[in-house]
Amino acid sequence: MKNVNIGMIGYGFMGKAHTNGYAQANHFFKLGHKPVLKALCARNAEKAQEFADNWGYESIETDWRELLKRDDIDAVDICVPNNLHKEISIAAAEAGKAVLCEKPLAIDVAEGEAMCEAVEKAGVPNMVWYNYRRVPAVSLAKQIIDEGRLGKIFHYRANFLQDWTINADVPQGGAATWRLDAEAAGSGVTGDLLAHCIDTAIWLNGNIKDVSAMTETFVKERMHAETGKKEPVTIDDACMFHCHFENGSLGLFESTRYARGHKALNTLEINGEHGSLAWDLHDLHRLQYFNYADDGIVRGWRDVHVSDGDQPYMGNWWVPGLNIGYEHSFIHQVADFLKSLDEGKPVHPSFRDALETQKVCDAVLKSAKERAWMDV
Ligand SMILES: NC(=O)C1=CN([C@@H]2O[C@H](COP(=O)(O)OP(=O)(O)OC[C@H]3O[C@@H](n4cnc5c(N)ncnc54)[C@H](OP(=O)(O)O)[C@@H]3O)[C@@H](O)[C@H]2O)C=CC1
Ligand SMILES: O=C1CO[C@H](CO)[C@@H](O)[C@@H]1O
Repeated sequence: MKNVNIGMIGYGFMGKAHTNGYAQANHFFKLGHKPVLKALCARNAEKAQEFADNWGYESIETDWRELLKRDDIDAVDICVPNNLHKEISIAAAEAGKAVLCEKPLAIDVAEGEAMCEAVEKAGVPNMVWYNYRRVPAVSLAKQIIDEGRLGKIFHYRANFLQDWTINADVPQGGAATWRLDAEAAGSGVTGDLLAHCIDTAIWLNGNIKDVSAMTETFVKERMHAETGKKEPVTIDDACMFHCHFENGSLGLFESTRYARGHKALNTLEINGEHGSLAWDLHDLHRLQYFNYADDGIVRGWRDVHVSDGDQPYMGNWWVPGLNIGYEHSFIHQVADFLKSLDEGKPVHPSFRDALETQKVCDAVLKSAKERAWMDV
């Protein structure tokens, strides 16, 4: 068994989800590499130490540059706001570390290209945490599509709907609400939510050729958490786009933080000549499948409960019929990263894969701004 010493940057939502992945992966998957929780880095030493103590990190750092100087760190995991992804990733690659970066890859394509060049020049393992690929029902959708069971694809549609910013008193900027600040986040729902849908869409249905988009910012001014002053809001609160895929199918995507009642309604549907598939994060262990080849008298949507050992990842978990959840997508991604080290192969999505999603996000935002179709 070979150790992989992890230097985690950030103790927030994703710091926790990934650390849980490192803690669990080797308990459930047979692997030749094992993560070691070597160091946790964040600016607030007290909170960093508390997190390190709770999860078992051996040490803390309060400056990521110091973390990168350490010889005892093999892989750097970047779980910080989006505007820090580029600088840390490039410095980590130059320091010879494996780089595991949260989504979206970067603020824009120019940053993403520089990041791809850095990891490729350094020849270091690299991965972006588009975790929804590793929900077993979504992986099963990939398998069904790749086996050709849907035939020629005509339509792909996806949503990611939330409702947490409807209140105009929600501030922008600062530790809790950096997602509303364009400087820290790059964009609003496009980079934060639609990026997931786009990554999954490209994985399942191939590259997107061109897009036509509209965005809206419903609350025009919000107090900035750091300055205490009302400032214009420059992120997109909602985004809708349609597109052509390279395989000739049509795509329709919608995301918003203003869909009252929806917390994380991440859905996808794909319609082909021979069948269709549909999935919904709120019911993540189910895959809906319609197969036109079924005998006419019983033909209809099948509700496949993805929990059987024959289905992706599920042989590593409990017995058929027992569900796993959101956190397992991160455990699976850690397991796949470790397996890639065992086999000496790249893991996906790589930085280069995530750059394709970044290109779509940039084209979507440009299309909305210019009110015109945009090539990706
Ligand atoms: N794959 C997925 O489904 C998800 C992905 N994400 C992505 O993960 C990333 C992080 O999001 P999330 O975990 O929600 O963010 P949080 O706001 O929960 O946590 C951010 C962390 O970053 C640390 N941090 C901020 N600035 C620095 C700095 N300069 N140096 C070191 N640490 C810093 C903060 O600690 P401190 O203030 O002490 O420095 C904090 O621990 C984002 O890119 C986001 O898009 C988020 C949620 C889900
Ligand atoms: O998947 C996700 C769920 O929502 C979060 C925001 O609330 C996103 O940042 C994240 O990527």
